[in-house]
Amino acid sequence: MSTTEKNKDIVIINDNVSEENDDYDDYDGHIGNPLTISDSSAESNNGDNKVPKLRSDIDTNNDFIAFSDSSEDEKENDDINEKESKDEDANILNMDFPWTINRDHSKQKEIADWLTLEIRDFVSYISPNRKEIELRNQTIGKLRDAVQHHWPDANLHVFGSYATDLYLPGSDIDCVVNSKAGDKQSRNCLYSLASHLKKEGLAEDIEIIAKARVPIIKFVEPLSKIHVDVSFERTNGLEAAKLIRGWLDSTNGLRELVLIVKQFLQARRLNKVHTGGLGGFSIICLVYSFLHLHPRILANEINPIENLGVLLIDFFELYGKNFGYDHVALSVMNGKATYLPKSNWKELHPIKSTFQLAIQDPGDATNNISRGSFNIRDIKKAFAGAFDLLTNRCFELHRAKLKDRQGCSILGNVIKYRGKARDFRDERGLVENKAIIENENYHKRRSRIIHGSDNEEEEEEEESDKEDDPYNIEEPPMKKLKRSSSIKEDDGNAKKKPRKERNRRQKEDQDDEEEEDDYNPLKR
Ligand SMILES: Nc1ncnc2c1ncn2[C@@H]1O[C@H](COP(=O)(O)OP(=O)(O)OP(=O)(O)O)[C@@H](O)[C@H]1O
Ligand SMILES: [Mg+2]
Repeated sequence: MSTTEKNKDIVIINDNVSEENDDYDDYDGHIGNPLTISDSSAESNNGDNKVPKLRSDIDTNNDFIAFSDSSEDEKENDDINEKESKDEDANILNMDFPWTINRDHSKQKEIADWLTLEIRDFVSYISPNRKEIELRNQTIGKLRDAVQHHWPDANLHVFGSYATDLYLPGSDIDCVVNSKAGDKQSRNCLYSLASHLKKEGLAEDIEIIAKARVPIIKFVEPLSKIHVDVSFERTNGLEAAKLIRGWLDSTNGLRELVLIVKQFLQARRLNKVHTGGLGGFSIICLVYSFLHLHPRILANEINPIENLGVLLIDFFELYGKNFGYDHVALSVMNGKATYLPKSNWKELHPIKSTFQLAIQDPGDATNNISRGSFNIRDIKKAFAGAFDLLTNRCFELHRAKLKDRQGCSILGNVIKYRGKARDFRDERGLVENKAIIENENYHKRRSRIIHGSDNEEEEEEEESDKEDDPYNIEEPPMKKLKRSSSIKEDDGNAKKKPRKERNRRQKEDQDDEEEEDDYNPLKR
């Protein structure tokens, strides 16, 4: 990798590497380097009960990828918390499984139910509260304003985990700048926007990755300390965000298991694509396909939300022990999850390594979204280790006396959370996520443009929309057709929407009727 320092605060990365270089991850812009993973064994808790608070017989298994000592994301979490801790006394946690605080499930008869309840506790523990959602909304509002001031024909949209509600406290915000002219992807434009954001005090630690397949700028927004990635002139992430929200609505348990797997991989530093890890998008597709192909869910024998514990163990067993990475790919096209023989996926060949995870991009059948995850060996090992740890822990607790179970954690054997203490307040139902609203508005407009309007009045409205609408990106008719047919949300296996989700969506629909325009914090 060649890194050229152009300016004290803005770093241009990969400046003289060929665009054809296959080692670039589409959405990460870095050249991958094999990861050196700490092999330290899973951490022990200090309890000296007969049933250890957090220990397993296979702690010393060197094949298992244990918790990493220092994860980048934990540092990111700490950064995010730094500002708040100046104002109020930061209550930094001194335990690894804080979702068990004041919650004891040791009396559950079925050990699997205990694990299910812990998973739900974990999810409510790491879900965002009002303040966090507002901070993210304000951050994207300020960035959008800055982009529009800099380029009046351009706008900034949000996709990725903030636009799908699948973010962990330290997750980045993925944005894309689209313009009427469609010309903002040049190296000069990237540099010009980065300088502008820096001048406006909206970006620090800036990296410009101009020569990747997907050129991006990466920076930290100084006030919120949130990491932001900005890509240019693309709509596929905006399509994917809508698709994933549809999946979340129709697939019980998807959000819970995705967040658990994300946190699991993050704690082992196996979540960054530029170091061969599994990115958020691949995790979502993996879990979606797992839930839709699970025999007991297909047979309607179990309700996923009531059986998260069993499902998590099954997930680790499938992708840690049984999955045929050599020959099988995953497809989630048109919402239908299938196992696809790699030999039938024309575009996958020639594939560099047969032992590689291959997941067909639901928005582009030729794209393998997990192409960059070259460290699949360690990911598989980590999943297999987690299966062993969880099942051993379940047996151990099953045999234990009730008094010895108290204060124990099952999930804590494989997941940890470090950072500032949180409050179990999932306030997504109380505060609008502006990225979701803006993305829904974007799609409404797109669908009016693609499918035409019902009446003349709407057509007139649409014409005037087009004039002011920086999202109005002309595409050849075939491409439009392909997109609308490839992004279908329902596969007939749809499960009932969780109640909370239904309420949230209803509220957003109401708001949307009131406000057809894009979110613009200045107008509010
Ligand atoms: N390999 C890829 N090919 C095509 N699109 C991708 C790829 N990787 C990411 N994307 C797009 O970028 C979006 C964000 O991806 P990312 O992997 O950062 O997931 P995320 O949900 O934002 O997770 P995280 O919270 O960990 O950042 C995806 O929803 C998808 O639209
Ligand atoms: Mg992201």
